[in-house]
Amino acid sequence: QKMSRAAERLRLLITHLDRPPAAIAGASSGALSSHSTAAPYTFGNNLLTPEQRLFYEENGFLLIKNLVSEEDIDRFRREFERICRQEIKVPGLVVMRDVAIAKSEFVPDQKAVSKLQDFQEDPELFRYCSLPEILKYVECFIGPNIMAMHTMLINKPPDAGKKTSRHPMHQDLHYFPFRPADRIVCAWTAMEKVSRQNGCLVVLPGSHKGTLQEHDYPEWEGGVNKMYHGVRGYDPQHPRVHLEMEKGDTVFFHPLLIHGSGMNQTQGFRKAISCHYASGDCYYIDVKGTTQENIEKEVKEIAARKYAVGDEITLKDTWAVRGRLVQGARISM
Ligand SMILES: CCCC(=O)SCCNC(=O)CCNC(=O)[C@H](O)C(C)(C)COP(=O)(O)OP(=O)(O)OC[C@H]1O[C@@H](n2cnc3c(N)ncnc32)[C@H](O)[C@@H]1OP(=O)(O)O
Ligand SMILES: Nc1ncnc2c1ncn2[C@@H]1O[C@H](COP(=O)(O)OP(=O)(O)OP(=O)(O)O)[C@@H](O)[C@H]1O
Ligand SMILES: O=C(O)CCC(=O)C(=O)O
Ligand SMILES: [Fe+2]
Ligand SMILES: [Mg+2]
Repeated sequence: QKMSRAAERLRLLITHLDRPPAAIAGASSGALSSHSTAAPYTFGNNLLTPEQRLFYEENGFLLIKNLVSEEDIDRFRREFERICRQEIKVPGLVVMRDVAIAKSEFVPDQKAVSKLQDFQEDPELFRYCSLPEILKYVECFIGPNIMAMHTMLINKPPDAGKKTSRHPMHQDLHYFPFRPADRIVCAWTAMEKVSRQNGCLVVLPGSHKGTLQEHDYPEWEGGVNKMYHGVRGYDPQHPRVHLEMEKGDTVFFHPLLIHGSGMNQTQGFRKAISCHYASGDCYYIDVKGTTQENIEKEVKEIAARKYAVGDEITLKDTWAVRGRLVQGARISM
């Protein structure tokens, strides 16, 4: 007899996801069996060295040098340039401008683009999400069933003088209505040298061990980009690490890791490409009554304006339509 979808999901929750790590560690087979109480954030499959595994467990991120080839990155860059020149139209793609120039005249050039979001329908850019060298690491963090949920190409502009090129400190889980957090990971690849000068990523090591915090727009004089929420009450005294990276270097990080990026003090557009992956056996949650209600409201307002849809569209729907299976099985996502 065929189980209903809801029943099937419940079965998965019971057998895999909601069991305490100890129970999972004791399981005899299955994707989660190599997961242990001692190392709840990673799977042991002989790719990560014990040192790398411990580093991710302790810090919530892992930097792999020289992972993506120069040739692939140059291809992503050329595709990005074609999009900027409006030579191709990609369904669902969001082209974002920095708030400092949001109301100025449009020019078909990278100057007018601070970020692309949702490039899952662009086969060339989406190749990034399926690169075997990326997926083999992703599997170490979330297991063999892999969904590409959120895609971005960030083109951080030279700061226009108001510090709007900064990205406030945040936890990516704030944006995601799916769980568990430990079965989500971001891959972020530098498309050129990124340094403190051009606004590299800044992370708070170990912050992935905390809980999801309240997020709001930071009170910044020069303005903040749409939906760039920051953790409320960010403590600038907390020890931070600047991730300076070379072209092709890739950092994998946990969705609770507090991170942001500094202002771009150079004249170049600092480029990075990223994908957030979630396990195919993650499940959606209702964010009503949680700290994520404020972001849900903004997403719904934008969707209503852009696609003329009403309240029948849930936050879950907006993610379910963007997610793409890249390895294994799409079980409950
Ligand atoms: C792990 C996940 C991490 C994250 O996702 S971080 C957050 C990422 N940000 C987002 O997802 C925002 C995505 N952006 C968008 O949806 C669009 O770019 C956005 C902001 C709706 C604007 O798009 P469009 O409607 O196509 O643009 P438009 O030129 O017609 O402008 C419409 C109104 O929006 C304003 N706007 C445009 N870009 C902005 C910006 N960067 N920050 C703040 N406001 C911005 C623009 O001024 C205009 O305002 P008004 O209606 O004329 O008052
Ligand atoms: N009030 C705030 N709330 C959230 N995030 C913040 C806040 N103030 C700064 N940040 C973030 O902290 C990180 C560090 O930024 P900041 O510009 O202070 O230093 P930096 O560029 O890393 O280093 P420096 O300018 O000292 O070379 C960035 O991600 C920035 O967006
Ligand atoms: O500046 C960056 O590239 C980081 C952006 C980021 O953290 C995000 O969009 O969630
Ligand atoms: Fe982020
Ligand atoms: Mg700075």
